[in-house]
Amino acid sequence: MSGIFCSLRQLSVSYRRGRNNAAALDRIDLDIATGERLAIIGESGSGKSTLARALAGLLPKGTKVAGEMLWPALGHPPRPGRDFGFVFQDPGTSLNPVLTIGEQIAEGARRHLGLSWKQASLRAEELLGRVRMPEPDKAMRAFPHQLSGGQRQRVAIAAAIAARPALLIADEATSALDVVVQAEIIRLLDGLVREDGMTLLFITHDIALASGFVDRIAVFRDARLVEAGPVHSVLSAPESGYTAALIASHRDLATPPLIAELSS
Ligand SMILES: Nc1ncnc2c1ncn2[C@@H]1O[C@H](COP(=O)(O)OP(=O)(O)OP(=O)(O)O)[C@@H](O)[C@H]1O
Repeated sequence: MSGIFCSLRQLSVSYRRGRNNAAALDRIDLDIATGERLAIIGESGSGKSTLARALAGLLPKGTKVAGEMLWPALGHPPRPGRDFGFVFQDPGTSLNPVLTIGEQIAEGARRHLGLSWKQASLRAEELLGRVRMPEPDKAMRAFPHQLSGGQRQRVAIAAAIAARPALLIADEATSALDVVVQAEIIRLLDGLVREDGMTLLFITHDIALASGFVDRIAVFRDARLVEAGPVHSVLSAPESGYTAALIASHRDLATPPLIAELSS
C-alpha cells in the first residue's frame, strides 16, 4: 500500500430535492488508500451511491457539497473514464444498445489513451479476453441484447477499465446477477484490480458478499459513516450495534468467509 488515494474531510452532500432537506451524506471523514479494496456497506438510502457520485464528480447540478475531497495521488479530481471507471448494477444503462461491444470498449481506449481505432480495437479484444468473455473475436461484433446479464457485466467491466483507470467504482455491480454469476464477477473484479494495482470501491448492501474479498469495510447508515476498518476487525469486533446486527443477520447464510471469521 502506498499512501492515500483520496481523503474525505467532513464531506456533506444535500440534494436540491432531498427528503425534508436531510443530507444524503453527513460529515464523512474517510481515507481511501492507494491500491486498497474498500467495501462501502449500507442499506438502501444510506448514501452509498451518493458517495460514489461525489467521488466521481457526477452529482446533479444544484447539489450542495460541503467539506473537502482531496486526491493526493492524482493531484487533481479524477476525470471520468480516464482516472476512474464505473460499473453499475444494470449494464443496460451503461452500454449503448446500438453500438457493438467492440466499439464501446474501443471508444474509451481511443479517446483516453490516444489510440487509433485499429489499436483501440485490438485492445478491446484483448480486454474481452481478460474479462473471460467466451470467443472475444465474435463478441466484438455482438450487440448488448445478444448477451446474457453476466456477459453484459463483463463487457461493462472491460469498458470501465479500457483507459487503465487508477480507481474502479463498482456500485451494486453484482446485485442483479444470480449467485453463481455473482461469484464469477467478484473473482474477476478481484483479479483485475490486483493485476492492475487499481483501487477498488465496492459498493453493496451485502456485508457477507464484500467480506470475502475486500481489505476494508466502511459501514454507512442514514447518511453517516458508522465505522470503518479492516474486514477482520469489523467482523470480529464491530464498534457499533448496527454493524453487529448486520453481521448477525448473515449468521445463518452459507457464506464461508464470514462464518470462518465469526467462529475464529
Ligand atoms: N437525485 C436525487 N435527488 C434527491 N434525492 C436523492 C437523489 N439521489 C438520492 N437521493 C436521496 O439521498 C439519499 C441517499 O441515496 P443514495 O442513492 O445515495 O443511497 P444508497 O445507499 O445508494 O441506496 P440504494 O442502495 O437504494 O441505491 C436517499 O434518501 C435518496 O432518496
